[in-house]
Amino acid sequence: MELTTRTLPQRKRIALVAHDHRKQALLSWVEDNNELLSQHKLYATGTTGNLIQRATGLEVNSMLSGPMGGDQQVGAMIAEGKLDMLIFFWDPLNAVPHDPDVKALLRLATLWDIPVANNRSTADLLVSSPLFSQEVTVTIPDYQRYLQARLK
Ligand SMILES: O=C(CO)COP(=O)(O)O
Repeated sequence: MELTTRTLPQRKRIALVAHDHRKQALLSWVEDNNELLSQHKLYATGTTGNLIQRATGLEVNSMLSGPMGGDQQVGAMIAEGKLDMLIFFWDPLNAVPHDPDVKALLRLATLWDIPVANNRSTADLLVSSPLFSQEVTVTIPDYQRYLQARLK
């Protein structure tokens, strides 16, 4: 796979997602980091985003609810380079009906090399990094070369 780079902007487009048993943990984390997060642009799956907006007053662009396609919408935005970070508190103790969508979202976040936090300690490390509010260069698949090679 040929690679290229992409620059994540200073003001990051951050997706916030939590499964039901992890929503309180994510809400607490967002409340504790309200000031920092308000300097970035927030996206979320449907229920998570509405709960965050209601509890914190932060502006959140909410997709569909996860089981209704929200994970897929977030994944598509990552593939298109329209999101720069994913905070996804997924539930390690309970199955969800849309497990394939969850796997697909995590897969795309890995493929497109955006920073991902799946728990509070990693989320804390991400927001305390100086890079959180700076441009960051990441390494991504070179899609044009990928396509050209397949069309030969
Ligand atoms: O199911 C989710 C992530 O997989 C989250 O969806 P909601 O934010 O709508 O609960």
